[in-house]
Amino acid sequence: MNAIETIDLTKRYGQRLAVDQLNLTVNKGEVFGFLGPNGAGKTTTIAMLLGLVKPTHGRAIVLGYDVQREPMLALRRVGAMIEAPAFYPYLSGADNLRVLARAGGIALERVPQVLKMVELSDRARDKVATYSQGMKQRLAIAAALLPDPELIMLDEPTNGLDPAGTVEIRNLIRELAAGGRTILLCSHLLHEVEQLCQRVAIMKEGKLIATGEVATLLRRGQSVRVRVAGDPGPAVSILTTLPWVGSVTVQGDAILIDTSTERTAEINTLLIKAGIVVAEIGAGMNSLEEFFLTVTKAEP
Ligand SMILES: Nc1ncnc2c1ncn2[C@@H]1O[C@H](COP(=O)(O)OP(=O)(O)OP(=O)(O)O)[C@@H](O)[C@H]1O
Repeated sequence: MNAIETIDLTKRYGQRLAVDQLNLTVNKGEVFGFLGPNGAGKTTTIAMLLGLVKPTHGRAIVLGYDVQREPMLALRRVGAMIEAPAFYPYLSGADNLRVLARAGGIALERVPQVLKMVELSDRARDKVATYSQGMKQRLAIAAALLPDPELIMLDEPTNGLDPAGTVEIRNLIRELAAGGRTILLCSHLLHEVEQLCQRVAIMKEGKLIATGEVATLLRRGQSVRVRVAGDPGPAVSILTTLPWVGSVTVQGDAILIDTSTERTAEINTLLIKAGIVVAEIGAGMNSLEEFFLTVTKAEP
């Protein structure tokens, strides 16, 4: 069973397709990066996964249950931090969590447990108004942990934090993942995603434009990237026939060739001989940031 599966998940707001036939799978126990430029449809997707927004079409399956049909079963082991944390400033961290636990029908003994997990036990009795931004974020993660979630959705969890606070949250995410939980991480910090996630999905204008293992998407040192003028089809046809080439993938306006970078000159010569105009050729992506920019800047 997957932690998350969406089947043609679609949300339309008037004329605007916020999410367009999204098919996404998140495996149990993985830290999955969910990326995309502003307005790509990530928040709308998460809202549909949490049953907060009704899909126009398609289905969202969470922990084996259809969110629309069986929301209580689908969401009972799901924790989420999707907005800037909002707590009662004049209540302590522990009291804020007690309020949330009562509202969610969760045993109050979870409160000290989750405070310990986010290392806030020492400050649990202090008013939230006295907390640093990093402590508030940790408290928000503690709130997400209250239902002892198998699946945690975190939207920009390190937003607004200083470097030390960022490292703390990152370590916390690692610990949660090591405990076997599934984490869906939305972040604009691509190096953060690269450090934490095994697989990623990239959305743009409501559509999924790339998905896969970070290591495979990047194929460090083992891929050649080519941009050709015009239709990439003829170049792809030539490249796929070469015995020393593995897969050939079109990513945005670039062609990513699974082969040693030592073949770069040879590929260049072959394409030019076939009358193809090579606009750019070089080693494959070196960072998720570079990959993200390449696939998201290309015209759909
Ligand atoms: N309630 C709404 N009514 C109308 N349009 C909406 C609504 N919510 C979102 N949209 C539109 O849907 C599209 C996707 O928005 P969404 O917030 O899901 O993107 P996002 O990927 O989360 O962006 P960001 O990174 O900025 O948070 C945007 O064009 C947005 O304007």
